[in-house]
Amino acid sequence: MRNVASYGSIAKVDDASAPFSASSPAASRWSGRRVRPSDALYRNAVLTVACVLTFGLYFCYDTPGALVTDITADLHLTSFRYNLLVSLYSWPNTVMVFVGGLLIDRYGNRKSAVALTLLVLVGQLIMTAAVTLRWYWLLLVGRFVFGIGGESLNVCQSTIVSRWFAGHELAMAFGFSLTVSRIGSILSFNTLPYVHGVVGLSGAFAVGALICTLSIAAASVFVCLDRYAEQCRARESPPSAQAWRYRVDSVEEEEEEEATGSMAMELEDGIRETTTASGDAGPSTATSEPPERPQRGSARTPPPRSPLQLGLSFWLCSLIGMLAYSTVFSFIAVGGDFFHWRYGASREYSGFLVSLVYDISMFMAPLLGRSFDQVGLRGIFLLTSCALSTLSFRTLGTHNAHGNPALFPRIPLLSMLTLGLAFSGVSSSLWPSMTLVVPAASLGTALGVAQALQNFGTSTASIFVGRTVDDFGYDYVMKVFAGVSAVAAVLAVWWNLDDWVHHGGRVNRVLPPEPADEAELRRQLIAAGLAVDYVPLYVPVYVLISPQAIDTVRRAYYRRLGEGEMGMRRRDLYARLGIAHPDVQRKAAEAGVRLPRPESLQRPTGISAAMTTTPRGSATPPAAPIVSASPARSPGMVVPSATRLSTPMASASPTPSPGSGRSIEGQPQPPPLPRRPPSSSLLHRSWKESPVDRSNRSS
Ligand SMILES: C[C@H](N)C(=O)N[C@@H](CCCCN)C(=O)O
Repeated sequence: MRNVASYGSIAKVDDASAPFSASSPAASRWSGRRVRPSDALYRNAVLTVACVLTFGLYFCYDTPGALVTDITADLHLTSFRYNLLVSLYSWPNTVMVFVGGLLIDRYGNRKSAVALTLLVLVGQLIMTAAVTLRWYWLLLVGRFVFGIGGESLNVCQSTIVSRWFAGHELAMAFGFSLTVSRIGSILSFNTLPYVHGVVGLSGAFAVGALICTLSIAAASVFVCLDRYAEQCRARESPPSAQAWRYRVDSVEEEEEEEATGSMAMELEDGIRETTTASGDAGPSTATSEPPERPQRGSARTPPPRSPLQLGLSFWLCSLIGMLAYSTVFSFIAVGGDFFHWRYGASREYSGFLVSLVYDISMFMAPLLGRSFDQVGLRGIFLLTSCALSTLSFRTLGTHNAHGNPALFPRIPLLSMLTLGLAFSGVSSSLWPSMTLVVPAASLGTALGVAQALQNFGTSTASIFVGRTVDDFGYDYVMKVFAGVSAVAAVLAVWWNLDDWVHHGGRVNRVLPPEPADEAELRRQLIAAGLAVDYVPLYVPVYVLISPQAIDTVRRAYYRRLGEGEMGMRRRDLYARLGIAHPDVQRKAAEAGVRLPRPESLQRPTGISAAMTTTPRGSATPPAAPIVSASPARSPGMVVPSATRLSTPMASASPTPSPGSGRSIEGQPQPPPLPRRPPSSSLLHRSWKESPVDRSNRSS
């Protein structure tokens, strides 16, 4: 079962003890109340720093593109050398980002965020030094280091976002992170040429390094926020209490349930929880990220999976991402040239058209993310986006007999608008979906694999474009891109079908309210006495031996004997009176055992002695011994399970008052009736006069 006890749930439990409700922020602010991780402000702060993590990365990632003419001129680079520099970001990451993902799963988000933002800065500083010294090889080294840090930082950002904003905010949070990344790219394209004009190439690279320090600052703030949230959770949830798990929709539900062997219980009001043996966080999360998914690292939580165990859904999703991203990214790299060649567009207009993809994505990502959170349909939208991408490339690559574009003639703007929408749809739906199809413990690994594939696809596509354009022209390339997008669309159909058939359509579902809401609901239940604060180990045992469960077993047993409710009530009556049932008397007679007198049967030892002296011990039907275990209610009475859970153990096994009867199994016995001679007892008299019992007696 997937467990996303996100910070929201921590804080909502916190609400229980907080003097001010979350709805009175002003009051709480001035009363010295602790800030809680579920506060909107807190979560917004986390989202902001998570988004800024990659801001410097994207600014620097697009620096070569923004300064292409200046770099090649100032450093005297050939086209090959320039392209080698650019692609050195992607090539190593066909492997390295996968390793990065593993390390993120191993060391957690906090350490990874700091280490990776530092690595990005180091790479950018090396490049700054390289352009200052005009050492091309050092530039390659810098880009290599920068790329290794950058792609893994992307993975780290995704895992942070998915862990903090699991549930119905997931896609929107992803959307915001994409928006900030796009702003980084757009800012790079729009400011660096001017910066270069003022401070030169070294200065332009140094500005990039400066912006990278922003990301390091963001990582440091994230560490503080994340650690504080962890402390809150630890304070509110002692290890045993962490055994509670909330089902938030997922993916990993079945798989993890199998793995943990956890016991699912369902409260009457529909809250679903599970309890597992509590345990300390394991090495993968104990020191770094318990707040996100505290039970991940519990003793029973499976370790991160190997990529081969991530499942078909993950691989389909990754392949779709690889195909969709590789066409768009490699098109962006040559788009300016293409528009100039095909449409005779000016350099500025070509640049504008190409940047539309990023511009649209910047605005659309959070909007699309919000709609995915509200209506689901991520899988359907990914499919639609791939189809739209196919249409865009097809229209860009189709021309009439005169060599002019046949569709959208002279209006590449329309094609670019649809491509921008398609790219927004792919990036906004792909990453949130990815987090839904893999177990959280393996998210870093999975995203690493997905990014590695994407880098492989983009690098390969770039080489393909470089080799094909000269021989076959751009139209051919556009047609190939349309074909690749169509393959992605077909895979998306398969992916949707697979998800629908095997996983109940999880990628298209609306995610349930975030765990915080469930936590709040649970808090209210606890306050109302309808649930317990945590599940001690005795609860499952108690559920099994609860009065209701015993009643159920008893009724089933009697039914097997062919007795109905009346027979059962009669046996209750015998038990209350402490008199052996006629069946018992008959069997005792058959076995030659003398039953004690009725008065002595009211003492526990009496019945026990009677039964244990029966030679056929086990063969003797436990009619009389199995007495009513639920004195306060009729056998058919149903007690809500939530109430059962909240009933202390002691109340189920009251200490018998002196003289009260007990079954041989030690089950609680109702308070004894007044110890009058049976003949003078009204109850006894009515029993004696009962036709049913009279016939029984006579038998
Ligand atoms: C450029 C990088 N390889 C990439 O894939 N970027 C994606 C977003 C990755 C997830 C961000 N946390 C993009 O859409 O730019």
